[in-house]
Amino acid sequence: MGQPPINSTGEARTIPVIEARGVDHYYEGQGGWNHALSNLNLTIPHEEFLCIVGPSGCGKSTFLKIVMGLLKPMRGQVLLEGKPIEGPGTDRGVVFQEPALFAWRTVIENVEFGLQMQKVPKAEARRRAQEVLDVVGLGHVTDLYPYQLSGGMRARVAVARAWALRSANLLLMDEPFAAIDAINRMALQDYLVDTWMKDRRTVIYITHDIDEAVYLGDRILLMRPSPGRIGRFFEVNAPRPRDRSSAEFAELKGLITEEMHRFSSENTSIQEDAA
Ligand SMILES: Nc1ncnc2c1ncn2[C@@H]1O[C@H](COP(=O)(O)OP(=O)(O)OP(=O)(O)O)[C@@H](O)[C@H]1O
Repeated sequence: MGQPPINSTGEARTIPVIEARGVDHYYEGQGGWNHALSNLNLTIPHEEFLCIVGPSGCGKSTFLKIVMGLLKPMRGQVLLEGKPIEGPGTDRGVVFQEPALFAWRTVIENVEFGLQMQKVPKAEARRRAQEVLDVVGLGHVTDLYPYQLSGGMRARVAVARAWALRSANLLLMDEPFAAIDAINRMALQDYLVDTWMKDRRTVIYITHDIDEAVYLGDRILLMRPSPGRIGRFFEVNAPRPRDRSSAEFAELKGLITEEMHRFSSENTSIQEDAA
């Protein structure tokens, strides 16, 4: 066991980054209320890379929107570093499937944007942006515009932009590489692992790809649908970078896939699983 993470003032960080307590959320639809999240209880410690997987519609994005501060749950609450989430903030970095880059800004200017918003001095912002772009392998294309990049390169710029924000101790990623072909996606996952190893932050990463979850996560939350709720947690203890061809990797992948199929096909009886 390592030492507990230490914050900038030298104190042990005992308050979790995220603590969700009894979170329920419903959406109003044509046929009545849709129970998107039911009694979600979840604690995410500092520096954890948590992947969330689960059948379509099990509430993954709803949970992430609550953590982003875009949605208020109807019941329960989510605490960020011990405080209720009141709205979006620069303490959270966000990466979506469609990287929303500014077309009129170069790669490095895109990465600098958030830093400029935070009034980081120009030279410092440039240095920081260059440093993160180097880690994601884009240090040589800093002056290109988004239209000159491949989809995979744009995804890397989006990751770099979120990572460059030092104020963001928590990174929220909703299928950031889903639109990328399998080979390039693996390369992107390696860049993400390198970035995370260099500068460990807490990450909540939503994916449909179980291989990706096992490759990236410290812990995997498999959610259950109808209503969306905690299904089962899986710990991934293998050191990084992980060997996708190992027996352990295949075994865990198989186990999660099997469980996910079971959850997808089961009836919709409400059964709360303990975390
Ligand atoms: N704005 C909305 N209005 C009405 N219903 C919604 C809204 N957003 C989500 N839902 C419904 O809530 C449930 C959970 O949706 P959510 O997007 O959180 O699931 P998900 O697990 O992220 O799904 P996917 O894997 O398909 O992205 C689904 O049944 C969805 O149809």
